[in-house]
Amino acid sequence: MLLTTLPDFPMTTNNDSGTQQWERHSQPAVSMRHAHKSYGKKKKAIHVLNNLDMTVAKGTIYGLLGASGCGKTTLLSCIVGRRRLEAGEIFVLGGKPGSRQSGVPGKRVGYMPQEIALYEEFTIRETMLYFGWIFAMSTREIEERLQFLLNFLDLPSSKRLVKNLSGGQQRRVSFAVALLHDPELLILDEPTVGVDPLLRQSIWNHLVHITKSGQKTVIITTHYIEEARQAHTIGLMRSGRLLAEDSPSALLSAYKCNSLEEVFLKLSRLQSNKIIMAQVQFNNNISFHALGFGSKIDTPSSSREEGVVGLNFQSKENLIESTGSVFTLMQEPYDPPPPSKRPKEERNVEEWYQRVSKLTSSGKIRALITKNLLRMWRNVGVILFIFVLPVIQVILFCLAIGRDPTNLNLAIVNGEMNDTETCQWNDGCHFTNLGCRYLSHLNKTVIKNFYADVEEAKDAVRKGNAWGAIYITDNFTDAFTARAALGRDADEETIDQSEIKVWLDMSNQQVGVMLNRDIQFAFRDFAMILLEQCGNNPKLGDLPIQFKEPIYGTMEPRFTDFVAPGVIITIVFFLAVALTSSALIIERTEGLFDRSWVAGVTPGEILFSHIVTQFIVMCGQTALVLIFMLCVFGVENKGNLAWVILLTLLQGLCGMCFGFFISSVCDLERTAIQLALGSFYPTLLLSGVIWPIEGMPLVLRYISYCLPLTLATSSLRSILTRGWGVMATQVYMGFLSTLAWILGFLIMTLVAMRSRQG
Ligand SMILES: Nc1ncnc2c1ncn2[C@@H]1O[C@H](COP(=O)(O)OP(=O)(O)OP(=O)(O)O)[C@@H](O)[C@H]1O
Repeated sequence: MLLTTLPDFPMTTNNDSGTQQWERHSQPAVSMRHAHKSYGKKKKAIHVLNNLDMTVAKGTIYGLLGASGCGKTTLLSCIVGRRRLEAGEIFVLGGKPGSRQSGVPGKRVGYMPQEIALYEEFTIRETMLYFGWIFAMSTREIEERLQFLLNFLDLPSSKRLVKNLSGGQQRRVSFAVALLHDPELLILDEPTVGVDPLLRQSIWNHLVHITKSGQKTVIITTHYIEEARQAHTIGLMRSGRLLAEDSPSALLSAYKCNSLEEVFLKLSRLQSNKIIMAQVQFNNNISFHALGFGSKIDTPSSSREEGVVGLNFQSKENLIESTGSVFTLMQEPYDPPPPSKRPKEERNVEEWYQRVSKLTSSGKIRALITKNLLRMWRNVGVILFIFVLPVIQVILFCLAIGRDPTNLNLAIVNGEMNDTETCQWNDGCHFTNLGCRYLSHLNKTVIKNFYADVEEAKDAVRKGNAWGAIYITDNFTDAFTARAALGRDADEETIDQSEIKVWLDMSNQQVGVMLNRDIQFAFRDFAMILLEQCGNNPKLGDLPIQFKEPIYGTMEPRFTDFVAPGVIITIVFFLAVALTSSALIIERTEGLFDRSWVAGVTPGEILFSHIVTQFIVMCGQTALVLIFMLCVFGVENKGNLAWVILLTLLQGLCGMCFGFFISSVCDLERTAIQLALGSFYPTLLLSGVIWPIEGMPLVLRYISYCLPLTLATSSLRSILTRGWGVMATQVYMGFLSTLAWILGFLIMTLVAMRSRQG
């Protein structure tokens, strides 16, 4: 099926045409000399590229062969500019990767990584639009090219989601992405792995076809050695070096083998066996170095001797010459572009202009932002999480935190009552049954359970059946009346009998303190009303302290009002962390990051696009949080709403940047989640959200001031409860600290993202 849709390309080797093309095109597409690359540091370093030399002639297919783990992917990632060499030189399309002359990473290169590296929730068309826009193609151009690629690669409807395609179809879409913009240099990392033979052949056919013109170059890695016979050049790689680099026919005849696999085995054995030294004439520099003799970073010794070359390579094509400049394969020695002779100032201005114009392009930003929004939109769960979660959090906070506990059991023993069922008393200036009269004021929060005996009541508290026991003495009314009448002449027994005895369960501080308050308030109300009804000034029954109308807040402050500012900020901050802390990791682990990077997208652009999309989402979240807090649950705002909104948004932005930072330093999503969750409680506890920081030890208090939420919480609290403006120190410090943290997180994220490039 597949083959019938393909052009009828030759399926045999192209050695002859390859030779002609080498002669036609003098500049190599890729040239690498004395390349060294390792992973890890010092003693633990794994040396992946060891003094590797490589030349890929323009207009040819270069098959890079080697066992798993020999360094092929690393080599390709250095070519596309994804990783940097530690030593050695590399020139791609006329310049070093990353330089203006090279244009790589960028649209001159098409890269198909080993992983599928596609956005699963996109359709084929959306995938093409995303990469096409990055490559500055117009939508019409992309559509046209898409039609061609759909037919050519026998792909299903462009409306199909990538995740619903078969493995082979996904691989073809990935291949189509690399071909989309018709790049000069096509780099394919194992495009045929796990692919059926028909598709494998069609891929090779296409590669042969596109290199025919001599303008396109292909570097392809594969484990299937024999399929690489169709390449013009083969590089046999082992242990970070090229054992040989030649056309398939030359390799077969030079080693007198029937298959490339045999050639590879023979060369591998030779490399492992140094006795070969005696049998080989070392004229070929690749062979010499690949065999591991001499210093690693020595310049390969120049040899212009005639005769048999290297490991019996007899073709002249593989004679690698050294002229003091970069080595080439059967070509004019390739010299890197000469340094510009123009005045330094002129160069500086131009470089500055290039840098500014290279900062970004509208196509890239459009592609990245559309991609982020589309990914979010396609994940219904995420959308729900984004908008429902903050609302649920606010509702739960307002309903569960800060309200006075009610229906608290109190065990009451009233010695003045005849039975435990009724507690009668008369209103007005009567001095009868004062115990019952007092108890009538105690009804706000408690359930009164009457007991006959004090020990029984205390037992109820001990067993957890009541929060406290209250005992009113047998002659409370008389003793209380005598105490009031006698004043300072009242004796000890009268005073003792006139007192209400209370035993509280103080194991729960909030309940204990509140009962204490209510029991005292009940007495104050009882005394003031009685005095008033007896024609006295009710104030005589109160403490001689006058609490005037508070300057800020109310006479009965709510705990909710104290916690609400911190809760608003915590919700917005940590929701943003949750949204972003794995954003970059997911792209990185799926290979999407690398692919976009090679297409020319910079870390700054990726970060910017995420900030824009997440910011849009965050505006919605902030609006919901504030509407529910202020309008639905009536949290008081005495200040300017604009400052409240601005500070909340800035805190969301700050959380987002913290999330990006986590995302940039963690390799695994699991680690990122642990870090984000792990930071939640310490931040919450230390930021003065649930308890005033004035209660902390001094050192902790200073640490607390340095956290991103502390000053912002205090600032928002001042705006909401005191109505302060932004000119107040406590308010603007919240804004300044938030801005400083945003900047700090952004810088750290960019540094971490860039350091990963090495
Ligand atoms: N990021 C990394 N950190 C540490 N080691 C790495 C990293 N990437 C690759 N390696 C190691 O470098 C070596 C070469 O890996 P590379 O992926 O380049 O090999 P390869 O030839 O492409 O293998 P395969 O054919 O299986 O894809 C391997 O030993 C690998 O474990």
